[in-house]
Amino acid sequence: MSAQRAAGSLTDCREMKEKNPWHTPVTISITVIGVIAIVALVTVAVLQNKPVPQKYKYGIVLDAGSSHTALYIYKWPAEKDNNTGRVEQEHSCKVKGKGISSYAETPWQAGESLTECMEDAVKQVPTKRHFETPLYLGATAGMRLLHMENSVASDKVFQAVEKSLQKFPFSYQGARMLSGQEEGAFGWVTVNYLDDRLKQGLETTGALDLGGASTQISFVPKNYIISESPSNSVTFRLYGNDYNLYTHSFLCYGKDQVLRLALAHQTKSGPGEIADPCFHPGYSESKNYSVLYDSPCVSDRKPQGAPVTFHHKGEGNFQQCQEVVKNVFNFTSCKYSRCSFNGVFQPPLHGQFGAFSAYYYVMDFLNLTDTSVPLTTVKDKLAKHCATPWNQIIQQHPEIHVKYLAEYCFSGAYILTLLTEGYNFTSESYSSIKFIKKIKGSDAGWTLGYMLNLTNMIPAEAPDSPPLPHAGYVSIVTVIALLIFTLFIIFLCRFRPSSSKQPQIV
Ligand SMILES: O=P(O)(O)OP(=O)(O)OP(=O)(O)OC[C@H]1O[C@@H](n2cnc3c(O)ncnc32)[C@H](O)[C@@H]1O
Repeated sequence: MSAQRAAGSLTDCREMKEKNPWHTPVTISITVIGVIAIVALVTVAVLQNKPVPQKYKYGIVLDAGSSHTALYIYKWPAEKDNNTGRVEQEHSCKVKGKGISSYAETPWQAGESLTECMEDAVKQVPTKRHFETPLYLGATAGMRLLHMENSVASDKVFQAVEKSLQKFPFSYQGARMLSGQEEGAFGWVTVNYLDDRLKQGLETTGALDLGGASTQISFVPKNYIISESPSNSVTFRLYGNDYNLYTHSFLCYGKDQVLRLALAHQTKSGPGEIADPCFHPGYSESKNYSVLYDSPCVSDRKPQGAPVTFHHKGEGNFQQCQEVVKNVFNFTSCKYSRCSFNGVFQPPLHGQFGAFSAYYYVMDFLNLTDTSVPLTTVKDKLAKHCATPWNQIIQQHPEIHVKYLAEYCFSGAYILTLLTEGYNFTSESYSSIKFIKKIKGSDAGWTLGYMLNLTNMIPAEAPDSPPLPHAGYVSIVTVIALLIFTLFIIFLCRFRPSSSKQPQIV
């Protein structure tokens, strides 16, 4: 019985094997080959598209400002030479001492001052990339003022700087003065590039830059009539989109020069002492007249027979300070449909704005970067700060540079007056301003936009991008391969002559 049962089960098994095509040697071979083919196909697809270890290219820009010079190193993926790679700030270095324009008497020192940061750059950029790393120096309002005052001296400063920069192993591309329009426009490019607004064709953000000697406003207005003041317009075609940008740079309206203008205005009443509402009560310093008037922004205002020094005394009164600050603006003449100040055309404000450089330094110190706070509250807080006695301010902030500390009341009052009375931000539109220092790790300022422009890193037309990202591509290849294989097996099972249908030998 058991022998019979065993023989029966053997027959069943053989029949099952004969009926099931998976058990035939041909099918097994096809399956194995099919699986190997799929694995090979997917492996090739993965390897072919695998992101290779990233290599970077570098670019260096020196921002030679009126108050100081800063060096920025940018990097971007080397293989993305079709301009699709993201440029990021890799490193920055603050040059010790003042801006290069302050070395008019000793130009060689201007070149020398850059050495430390340049040596730092040599270490930061990989050696094999040195020779191909472009190096630019752009000078802003400090050098514009020096050039106005003494063009021979400004040429000498540029020569000294050039000589110093050429000693380093980078690809030196020149040192030049940026126009106010370039400074404004490149600041706008930087902000919108870092925010990814240009590539995605999103509505752009305006740029507000407050330096030591000049200030810039740049934005894309709605229904902009360029012909009203063509000198304020810059047109760009970036990533396939056209932009008509309004930009204006006010020379002498950076915060250091405006402080001179405000002091010069106050010395009118009596040259021996200035009782200044923009400085804290208890602040008292003896200052040099010639230093105050040593700038083309104020030199024509120097009173006749002024003493060598004057006594600068703080009063700490924000309301009176606002009145003093208003005096540096001229709101009366305007030959256009609308103006900001000093007879300069400005179309109606439009969109969001990023405010950087001194806007940020000052508002950050004052704890006033939150623009959702009503303007009246902002003013109240500032008034409280201005009224705080000077010795208390020094005690509360021992880590902060005394010069900055003494000027925050004045600078805050100037910023609010510039924004509201100068540019016409209202209590409502004030909240469209964001005080920023960095965007995604890169400093807001003109340098990145300048380098992107000079290296043609932003194409006029949108670059062709692969229709699928890497992961999507691999997934689709895998799914299609599996589908083909499954269909092939189904086809085999259905149409291959079945072993059970073969004539049986009895
Ligand atoms: O664009 P220009 O006008 O040439 O000026 P700049 O390039 O020197 O201008 P910055 O943006 O470097 O600085 C703007 C001003 O902010 C001042 N500043 C820098 N750091 C500051 C801080 O921490 N607190 C207050 N003020 C600061 C600096 O002295 C300038 O007066």
